[in-house]
Amino acid sequence: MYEKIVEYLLSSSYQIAFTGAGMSTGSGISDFRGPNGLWKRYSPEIASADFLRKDPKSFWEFYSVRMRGLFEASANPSHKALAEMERMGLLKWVITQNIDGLHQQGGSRNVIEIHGTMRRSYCSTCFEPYESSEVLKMIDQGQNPPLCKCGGVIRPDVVLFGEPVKEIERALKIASRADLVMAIGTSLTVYPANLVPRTVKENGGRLIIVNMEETPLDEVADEVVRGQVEKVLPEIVE
Ligand SMILES: CC(C)NC(=O)[C@H](Cc1c[nH]c2ccccc12)NC(=O)[C@H](CCCC/N=C(/NCCC(=O)O)S[C@H]1O[C@H](COP(=O)(O)OP(=O)(O)OC[C@H]2O[C@@H](n3cnc4c(N)ncnc43)[C@H](O)[C@@H]2O)[C@@H](O)[C@H]1O)NC(=O)OCc1ccccc1
Ligand SMILES: [Zn+2]
Repeated sequence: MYEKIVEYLLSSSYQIAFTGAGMSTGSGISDFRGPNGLWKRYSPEIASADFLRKDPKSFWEFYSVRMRGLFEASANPSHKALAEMERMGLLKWVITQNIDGLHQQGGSRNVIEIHGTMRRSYCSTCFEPYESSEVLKMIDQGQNPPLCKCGGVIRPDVVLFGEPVKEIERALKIASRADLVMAIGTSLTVYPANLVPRTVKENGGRLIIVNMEETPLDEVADEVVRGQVEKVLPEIVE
């Protein structure tokens, strides 16, 4: 079925994966812009630094629901397939936009969380670190917004809209070394993260897209697969 992709993987020397929320819908976590995406129900503005400053209570009402869902979720066959590719030496890095930590739970070791992680939080005033599971307990006890001992508002360790993407230099350095990138379960609409697959392609590398819906890079891709990642990726590994 996916001979071409297997051939590309085997004939490449520095393969990376660039992943998005479509990886985790199979684990019961909503994506953003898909048919049942979060942005169909909420305005993306809620995931911005401005909104956290203006209305931390509503911000946490949105994030605490997602955080609980994330703690109940587990890695699906698509996460495990990428971990298997890494073990086979056919995948050097996973650069993910996801904040759910499911790649690591699926067994991947070389993971860059370009938009941060929901599993850690910190004080927006003194940067004191907090485990998100502790923060959820504070909210359960009625403390919303959750406050640090210094009185500062605690926030999840994720990159919000309007905030700089700390890991972008490191991710683009790796992309400039790669000769193959698989863009998986992402609409490729968020900047500057979406420079990662572009950089590999502009350096003469190959681009493989596995996504249910169209993306802005389909026309420059070497291979496009319209299918469910939790079905397609295990078949590629077989
Ligand atoms: C929306 C976009 C237009 N906006 C941006 O890109 C903005 C910049 C910008 C503003 N206005 C603009 C106008 C034009 C262009 C750009 C901009 N970017 C920023 O603000 C960035 C920060 C962006 C990071 C925001 N944080 C996230 N997440 C963490 C939080 C959280 O998650 O709550 S982004 C968020 O979107 C990312 C991308 O979404 P996808 O993962 O691709 O998910 P999506 O739903 O879109 O697609 C999923 C696809 O999977 C498919 N699918 C679903 N299930 C399956 C399945 N089972 N199988 C196969 N496919 C499947 C679906 O069909 C769908 O196509 C997510 O990963 C997630 O991380 N920061 C910055 O620019 O800072 C500057 C700066 C510099 C210096 C100093 C100060 C400031
Ligand atoms: Zn503090």
